[in-house]
Amino acid sequence: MTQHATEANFDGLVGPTHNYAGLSWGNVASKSNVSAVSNPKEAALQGLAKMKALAGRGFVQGILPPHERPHIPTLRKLGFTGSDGEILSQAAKENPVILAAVSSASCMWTANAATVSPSADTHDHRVHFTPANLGAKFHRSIEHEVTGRALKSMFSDEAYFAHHPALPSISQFGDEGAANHTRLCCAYGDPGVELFVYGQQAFDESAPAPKRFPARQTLEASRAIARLHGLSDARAVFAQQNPDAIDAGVFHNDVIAVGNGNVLFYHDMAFLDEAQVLADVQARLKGAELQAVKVSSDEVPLADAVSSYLFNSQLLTQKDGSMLLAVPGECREIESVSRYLDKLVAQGGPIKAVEVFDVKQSMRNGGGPACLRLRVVLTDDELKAMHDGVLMNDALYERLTTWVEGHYRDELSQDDLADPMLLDECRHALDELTGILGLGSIYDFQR
Ligand SMILES: N=C(N)NCCC[C@H](NC(=O)CCC(=O)O)C(=O)O
Repeated sequence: MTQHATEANFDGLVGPTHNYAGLSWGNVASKSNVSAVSNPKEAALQGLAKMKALAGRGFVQGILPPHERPHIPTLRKLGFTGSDGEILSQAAKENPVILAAVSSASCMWTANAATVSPSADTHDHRVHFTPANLGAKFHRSIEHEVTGRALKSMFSDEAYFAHHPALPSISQFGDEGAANHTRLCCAYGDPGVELFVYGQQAFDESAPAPKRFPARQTLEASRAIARLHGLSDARAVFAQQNPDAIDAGVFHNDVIAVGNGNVLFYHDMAFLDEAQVLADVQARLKGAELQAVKVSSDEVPLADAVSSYLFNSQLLTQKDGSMLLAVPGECREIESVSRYLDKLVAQGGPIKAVEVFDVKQSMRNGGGPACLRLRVVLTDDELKAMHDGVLMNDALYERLTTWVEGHYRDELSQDDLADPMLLDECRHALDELTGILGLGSIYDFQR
């Protein structure tokens, strides 16, 4: 029998080493802001303000903690030796890109943290989690272990939650998590349709693929996740992203499409075979008609979609059943997009309201509102069974704001990453954070 369920959003709390290192080839914003001076404090406060605003509107809002950075255990694995300070200075001298990679605060983009299948879809009726291996980028490939620990700590009851390790970290099984996975459904508690969007087939060299930029997600990875989560054919659809869009800077599907409930909001360049995607989803969406809200290239050119991050918006169901689109501020700075948003609300479709969020610090690294959150659909019992210390409310917001104000710098350059004081500051801050959130010892330096 269908149980009542809610969509909870878990935002990545921006870590104290947020910086611009130009690490993501294929992600236009990351490359164009390389070496800019970042403001970690402002970044974290922008993220917290978004979480507070959405919690205040009645959405279930949670937090995923930042990881330990710079990550000394990874530097040791790469042959750097000595004290932590010596390791940092050796790495800075020999290969500053490696130091930048192990210092990235990239786990803030929790849409890439994991793929999550709600219990209504899975064979054993538990919520299934698989942290993404993020093997396409070195700085992101070191996230999945701690992500897995955090998720296990938050969703620990095995009667309700099942955790899988990340897929093998090899390009053929490149997995970018929920950024390439959208769930469509009637009510959240009903069995839904999980749409896995991949960039490339790894084991078929003749299949279509992007030519300029890498496809980070493979069909082989998507299928493996569906098998692990026990999704039947009736619950899963696999579709290829348009390779031309990847070559234009759409490095994840969530930069060109977002779905919620029975609504799929997407650009006409999103899919290689759009008609097939819509037919496959509709065929599995029992009891609901798929509402396709398609944006044409004439109205919003692909380049504007990429620079505004129109589709990297959160599409949220409000209390009255209507939908809210939470967009980044850049959408109001680009004329075609701003005009389109006004039309979207005026035309009377399922999306009734637009709310703008300032997440500029994250946007400069290619992360919009939707990148910053991981969606977890939970029944009432599952919500009760999870660790509630990570759920946002006014008191936690105040506590975390004070914590950020007390521990974060307001300027960080690439040279600062070798500062041993930064490492100390981060460990000190994170040690306090696991206490605030009640998460236990999830970091290597605490073990
Ligand atoms: N679309 C989603 N869901 N997520 C966006 C991730 C942005 C991230 N940027 C970075 O990792 C840049 C880091 C730097 O260059 O310093 C990435 O490319 O993986």
